[in-house]
Amino acid sequence: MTVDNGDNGDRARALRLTPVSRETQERLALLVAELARWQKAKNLVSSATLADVWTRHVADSLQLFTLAPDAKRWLDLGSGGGFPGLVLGICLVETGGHIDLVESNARKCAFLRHAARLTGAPVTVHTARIEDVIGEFTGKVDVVTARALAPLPNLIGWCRTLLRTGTLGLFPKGQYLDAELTEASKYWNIQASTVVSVTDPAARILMIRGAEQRADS
Ligand SMILES: C[S@@+](CC[C@H](N)C(=O)[O-])C[C@H]1O[C@@H](n2cnc3c(N)ncnc32)[C@H](O)[C@@H]1O
Repeated sequence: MTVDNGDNGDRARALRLTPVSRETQERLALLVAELARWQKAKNLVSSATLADVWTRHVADSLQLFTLAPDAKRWLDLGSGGGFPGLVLGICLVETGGHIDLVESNARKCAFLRHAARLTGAPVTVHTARIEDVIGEFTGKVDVVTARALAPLPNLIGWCRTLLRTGTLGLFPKGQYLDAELTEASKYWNIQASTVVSVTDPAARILMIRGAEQRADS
């Protein structure tokens, strides 16, 4: 299984930032090639980001796996074109884990299922709205992720039962994280830490280990 994506150094840069095995690289290359093929008709990610898809999307997703490498049961919300969910699924091939992806857009779900089959990633795709299915995952996932989905107060609202019952939240966030944390803290007591993104020094990943609704909110 060898795929030459003919990229411009972006792939090498991404793999320096977030090294993975040769087999995982090859599965990721399959995903990138398929994304480029489907993008023309289905507009899965912003076309402006395709030139550096390996750093902007692949490495950005891989770094989440390095924060919880032993976790086996993952859930990604609002998976879109597969970031981070499909990339995490590809990592889980080697560790024997599984990831559920929740995405309301049927066209994107068709791509997610196709790419999961092609790469052999242990992925289940749910064509659904998060608020309708999130309750099914209580006690069943070690980590929940969501990238570019919603402001923090909404994310915590959706994930509150998971975050109260031991699931780790990993949420990549941009320059407005501090303002989002201030706003969310009006309603939630949050146990959280941050790590700087390896792909963008201005971005951080918020790691939430617990969140309880404030009595005065
Ligand atoms: C901006 S995109 C981000 C996609 C991907 N996570 C990424 O970072 O590239 C947000 C995605 O979340 C999905 N979405 C938004 N609200 C949702 C909801 N309530 N339930 C399920 N999917 C939702 C949208 O269809 C869209 O594909």
